[in-house]
Amino acid sequence: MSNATQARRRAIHLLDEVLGEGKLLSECYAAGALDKLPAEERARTQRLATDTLRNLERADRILQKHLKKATPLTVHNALRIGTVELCQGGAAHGVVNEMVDIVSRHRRHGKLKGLVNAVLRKVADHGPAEWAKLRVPRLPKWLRSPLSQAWGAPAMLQIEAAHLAGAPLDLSPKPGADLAALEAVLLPTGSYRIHNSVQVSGLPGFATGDWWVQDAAAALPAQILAAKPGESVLDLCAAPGGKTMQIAAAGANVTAVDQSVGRMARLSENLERTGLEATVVVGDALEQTGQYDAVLLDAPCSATGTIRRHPDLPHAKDGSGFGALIELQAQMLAHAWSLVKPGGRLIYCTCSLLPDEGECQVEDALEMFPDMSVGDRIRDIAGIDPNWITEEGGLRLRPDYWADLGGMDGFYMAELRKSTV
Ligand SMILES: C[S@@+](CC[C@H](N)C(=O)[O-])C[C@H]1O[C@@H](n2cnc3c(N)ncnc32)[C@H](O)[C@@H]1O
Repeated sequence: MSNATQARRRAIHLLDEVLGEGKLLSECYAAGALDKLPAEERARTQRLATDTLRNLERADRILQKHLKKATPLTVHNALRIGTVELCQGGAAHGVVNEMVDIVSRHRRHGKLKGLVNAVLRKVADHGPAEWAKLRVPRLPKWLRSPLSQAWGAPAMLQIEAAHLAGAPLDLSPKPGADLAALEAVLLPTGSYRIHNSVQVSGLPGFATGDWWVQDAAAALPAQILAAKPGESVLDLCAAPGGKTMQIAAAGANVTAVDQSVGRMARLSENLERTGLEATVVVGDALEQTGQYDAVLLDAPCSATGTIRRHPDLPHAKDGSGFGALIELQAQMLAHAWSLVKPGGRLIYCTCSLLPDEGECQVEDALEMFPDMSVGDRIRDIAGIDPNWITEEGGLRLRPDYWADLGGMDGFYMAELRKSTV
C-alpha cells in the first residue's frame, strides 16, 4: 500500500472515531493512532482529517445528491474525504482509484466499491463547480444556538468564517531571543505569526529554545499577570506549559500543576528545550495548598475557542459534558482564590466562547468573595482593542477578531485582585 493510500485509510479511520464514537482527534493521537506512520504521512493524514471535518457540511451537501440510501459510516467517510480532496483540486484519477481500492479491501463493506467509484466520478465531474457556491459551514445547532445568542447572528457568521480559514502558527518569543531568521509577522501583542504550514521542529530557533508555540490569545493571560522577578506564582492546569514558560521567563518562581501525566511530560520537555525553570507538580489543582503572590488558573473548559485548530470538536461533542465543566471551573476558581496572598492576584482564563465559562464565572465569584475586585492591567497591554474589555472588566477574545491578520483563538480572561485586609 502506497504512503498516500495509507494516509487516506488512516484518515477514514480517524473520522470513524470522531463521528462514530465521539472521540477527539487529540485523544486518537494520544492513543497512538498515527504512531506507526512516518512524519510526512502523519502530517498528511492529519491534514486530510481536519480539512474534511472543517468542510463536513459542504462534503455532505455535495454527496446527498448522489446517495440514495444510508451508507455505512466508514464508506461515507471515505466518500467525504474523497469529495473534499476532489473539490479542493485533487487529481481525479488518483483520488477515485485509491478510495475504491481502500473500500474494496474492507472486510464487511468491500462490495460497496462500485458505489464509491460511481459517486466519486460524479463528484469529480461536477463537485468543484458546486463547491465554490456552497455557504461557509455552520456549527452544529447545539453549539450555534448558545453562541449566536451570546454574540449575535452577524458575529456568528464571522466566527464560522474564521473556523473555516483555520489558524496560523503563533510563537511566543523567549525574552532577548532574536527571531529575525523566522521571517514571521510581529503581532500587536508581541507574538510572532507564521502563515505557511511548516514543520515546527525544523524552524530556526526551535532546538535552541528561542520560542514556543502558543496562540496569540493564549499568550495574554500571563502578560496580564505580569510576574515580577522573585515572585511566587502558582500556575494551575499548566500543561503543556505555554503560560508556565512565560512566567518563568519573567524571572518568577513558578510552580506548575496539572493532573495529566502525559501533558506534564510535554511541559517538562518544553522547559528543558527553552532552558527555563519551574517546580513541576503532577496533581489535582483542587488539592494544592500554600499562599502565592499570584495564581494563574487556566481552567479545563469546552475549548470552543480553539475550533479553528480543532474542527473535530463540534462534531465529536454534543455539549452534554459542559455543565459538569462549568461546576468544576467555579470550584477551581474558589480554591485558587484561597491560595492567593492578601494583596495578590488571580488570573482566571478559559479558551471558551461560552460566557458561562468566562464572564459569568467572574460575575459569580465577585458576588461570592467580598475581598475580590477586578484589576485593570488589561488596559496596559499593547495591542488590546478597548472594545474587547467586558462589562465586569475581563477580556473577551473571539476568532473573528484580527480578521485581517489571521484571527486569534477564542478566550476569556480576567485579573482578580485580593484586598490586603
Ligand atoms: C487549557 S489546558 C491548559 C493549558 C496550559 N495552561 C498552557 O498554557 O499550556 C487545561 C489543563 O487542565 C488540566 N486539568 C484538568 N482538570 C484538572 C485538575 N483537576 N487538576 C489539575 N489539572 C487539571 C488538563 O490536564 C489540561 O492540561
